Amino acid sequence: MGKGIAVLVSLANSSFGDLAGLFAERDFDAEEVILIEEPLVAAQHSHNKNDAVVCGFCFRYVGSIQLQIQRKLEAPETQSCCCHEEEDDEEDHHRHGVSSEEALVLLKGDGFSLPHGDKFLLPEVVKCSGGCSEIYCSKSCAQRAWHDHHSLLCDGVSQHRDELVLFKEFADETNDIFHLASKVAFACFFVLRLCFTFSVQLIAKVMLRTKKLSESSGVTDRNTLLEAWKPFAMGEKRLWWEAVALPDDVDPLEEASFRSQIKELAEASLSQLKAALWEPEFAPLFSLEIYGSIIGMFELNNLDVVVASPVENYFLYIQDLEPALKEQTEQITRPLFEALGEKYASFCQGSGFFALHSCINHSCEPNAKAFKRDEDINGNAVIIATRKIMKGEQIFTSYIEEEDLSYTERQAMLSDYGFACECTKCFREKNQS
Ligand SMILES: C[S@@+](CC[C@H](N)C(=O)[O-])C[C@H]1O[C@@H](n2cnc3c(N)ncnc32)[C@H](O)[C@@H]1O
Repeated sequence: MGKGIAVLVSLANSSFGDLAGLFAERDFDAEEVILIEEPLVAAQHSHNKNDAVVCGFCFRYVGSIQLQIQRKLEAPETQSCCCHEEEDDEEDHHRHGVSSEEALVLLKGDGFSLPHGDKFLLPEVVKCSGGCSEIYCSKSCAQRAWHDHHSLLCDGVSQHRDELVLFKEFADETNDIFHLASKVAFACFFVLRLCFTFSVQLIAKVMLRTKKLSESSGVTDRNTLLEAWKPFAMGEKRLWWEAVALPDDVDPLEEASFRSQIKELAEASLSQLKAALWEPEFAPLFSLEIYGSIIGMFELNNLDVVVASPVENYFLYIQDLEPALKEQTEQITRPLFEALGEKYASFCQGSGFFALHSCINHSCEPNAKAFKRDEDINGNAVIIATRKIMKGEQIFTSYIEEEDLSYTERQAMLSDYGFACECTKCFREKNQS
């Protein structure tokens, strides 16, 4: 880290025609970090909010381990991502021995203090200054969220609160991708704030792929607004209802009807977004064409945002204590652990759009991969080299679990991403077959 510009986005020389690719600007050793990138926009999955109480901007866990456990225990069973949703309370109680209600009484009891909680301190919760339920890990995250998009998406201050709530509920019920789209609508003002660990000069290079973007930020005239929209809109220019892969359970004969339903969903979401956020100067941004391209771009380029759970680490720590101390500690923590069941290990999950990461092409013999180290405790994407990479080489990750798959199986999986693979391995194997 800290060795200067490490990667460069180039439109030329990518193996795939005039598409963009990411290239090493210096040599990298195996396991070395190539890139740490903050998302341009990201959102925690709505169903995950009780599993992980995180900063609404950087996705770092906040509060305390006690608060995190409490929220998991308070969550309705169906909201948890990793529990058996079908089990009724009684069966669940029987399985774990202690019910969530019993564990909550213990946790909220006077003077209760979680043993060894001080080894897992988390940043204090900073509430949204607009008075909504959004929380942050610091004032600076709160301010950045406010300036990026939240000043317009905060239902504490919005003049169209009811419409905004309807838009958000619709996104929760149908597709989280609409939350991202609404953030884009306002993040476009601040697109030039792209942060990147190695060098801010990269911003200019990222903008290469958007052809030409005004270098000024904060200007709110209509043309600048449209310019600022481009980094998102030009990521991958396919309309959502055309780009989305046909689900396995949809009969290919029903494809047209499936795609028109997806389009209707986008239209419904857009009309709610307009109702909630209408300002005359935003009008150009609210065409179905642009909205569809933005969501389509997310569909094709979204990356999972994943942050490991400190609650899981806490219980692993207890597990590893020396026997006498462990026994003493578990007198207190065992009921909590039993009541949590599998939820003890559920972690923060969301999705986001990463400008540089979205330029990385796929290879069935990749030289890099996404990898979170212990110190990566927020929603940034981290890419590490899986072998030595020489300066000038293109950086490739694999979009699929390709290792044990045949050429044909790999093509079938990649068709969900909308392309036939032209990597060197596929080129070799195609010619052999
Ligand atoms: C996430 S983008 C990568 C950046 C892309 N090259 C660009 O110019 O925006 C994924 C797209 O790149 C192209 N692509 C990536 N890997 C490829 C591969 N192995 N073979 C053919 N096309 C590939 C496909 O068009 C795919 O939809």
